[in-house]
Amino acid sequence: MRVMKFGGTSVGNAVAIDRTARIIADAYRGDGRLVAVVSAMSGVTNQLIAAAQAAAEGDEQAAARLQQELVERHRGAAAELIPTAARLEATVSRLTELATRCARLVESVHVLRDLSPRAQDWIVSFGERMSAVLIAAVLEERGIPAVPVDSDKVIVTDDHFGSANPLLDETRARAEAILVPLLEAGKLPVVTGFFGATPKGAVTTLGRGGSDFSASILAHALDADEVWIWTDVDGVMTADPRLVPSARTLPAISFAEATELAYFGAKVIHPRTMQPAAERGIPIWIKNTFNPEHPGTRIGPDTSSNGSVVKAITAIPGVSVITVEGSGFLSVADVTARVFETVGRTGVNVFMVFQASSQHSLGFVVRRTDASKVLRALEREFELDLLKGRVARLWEEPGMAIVAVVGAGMRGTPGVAGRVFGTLGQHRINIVAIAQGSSELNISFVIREDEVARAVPAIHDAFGLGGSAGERSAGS
Ligand SMILES: Nc1ncnc2c1ncn2[C@@H]1O[C@H](COP(=O)(O)OP(=O)(O)O)[C@@H](O)[C@H]1O
Ligand SMILES: N[C@@H](CC(=O)OP(=O)(O)O)C(=O)O
Repeated sequence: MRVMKFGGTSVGNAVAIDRTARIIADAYRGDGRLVAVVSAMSGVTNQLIAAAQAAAEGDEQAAARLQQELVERHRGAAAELIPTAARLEATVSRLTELATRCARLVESVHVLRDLSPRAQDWIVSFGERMSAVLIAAVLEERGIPAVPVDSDKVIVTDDHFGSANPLLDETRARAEAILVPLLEAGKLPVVTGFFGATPKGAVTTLGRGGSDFSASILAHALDADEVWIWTDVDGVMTADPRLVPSARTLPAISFAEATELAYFGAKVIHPRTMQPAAERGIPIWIKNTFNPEHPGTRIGPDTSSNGSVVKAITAIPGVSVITVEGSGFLSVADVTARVFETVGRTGVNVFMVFQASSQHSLGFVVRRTDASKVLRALEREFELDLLKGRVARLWEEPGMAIVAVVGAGMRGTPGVAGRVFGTLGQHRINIVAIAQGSSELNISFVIREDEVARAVPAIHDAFGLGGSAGERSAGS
């Protein structure tokens, strides 16, 4: 049994959906036991968030505009792919009903002038609900008994809206009750990616890019043999091919390497995807919808050598460095504990921590969009210390990026760090900070965001990771 997930680019327009439907149909005809997981058409999730935010800020037209745009985009693809008039009519009517329900929620956000994380999760789930209805109808048109399934009925999570954690035992029970009977009846479930619901039924999302995670949660629940993530590149590559055109596809990497790469910016897979799959030893394949003959990347318990300890270079742009500068009166241990307790209470994710050699300042990296929340919380926590001069300064440097050099067994291999930092020096790229105690799997550091486009290709070259034209990704 396989779970196959198709990302936003694989369902982004009629041409992409046509390819996706062919891949699903072939896999279904070959094996029969298959669950498809689909993301929203590319750009739709952003559109839903933007409309909800505009409504909260008082835009009266946001809901109506959104309704119209959602219907037009999905109806356009349906009209190209569903020639049978009755099926097209029924599909458009279901799509319109979903868009109308979504617009009503956006209207209520406008009335309340408030967009809670809970409301936002419910609203954004409609992108996936609409694409699942559309893709199931296209498959039915091609003779496949596909059934759209809303994942809030199957994936059970806690109530951490915006980045919920799955409750795997509860999800397994739901999958057995809902998906297994469909599979046994020879049907093909087309499950919405990205969201689940609390045990009480409140819709929760699994974080941006979370449909990969949905696929792996369902694979865990169904004891699947494999997860296939279909996207728009040939696999996990030595760098983002948009930044480094000579990047090569890695044939095999370990769960741990994939997690590290994803955590440090390789958007091709969501960092939490590996955990449920690894728990059950289920391999994950990354495949290209637009070049399905390419073998792709296998993510499994083991790694494979590419002749270098360095596997890939990744980057996370759009981060800020926050620095807390002491005057020496406060002990480092005290400041460190209070800083991280305070940041922990905000719920913001800290990517990296470092300390100046003077030991009087402590720095860490967060997303730029989270920085002001963190700064406000720290200013409250250290108000008295700032007044008394025990803490000298607290500040944010925006416009930064984290770059990570990833590969198993980097620690203990002499010369890797030297080559990374030497390369940056040769290119006159200033290093703002280096992570404290880099892990076995990566060396990470902070540079200015506008230097990423020079730094990543330079390090990629320095480790000889680029391929010849023939070896490069055909799909990128
Ligand atoms: N190391 C990497 N290997 C492959 N792709 C990467 C890497 N880093 C970043 N990417 C980007 O990830 C993109 C695929 O992710 P995404 O756009 O979220 O796809 P999908 O819509 O299928 O979920 C690729 O187009 C590529 O630009
Ligand atoms: N649609 C959601 C979930 C997702 O995983 O999308 P994609 O597969 O296109 O990255 C998002 O944009 O976050």
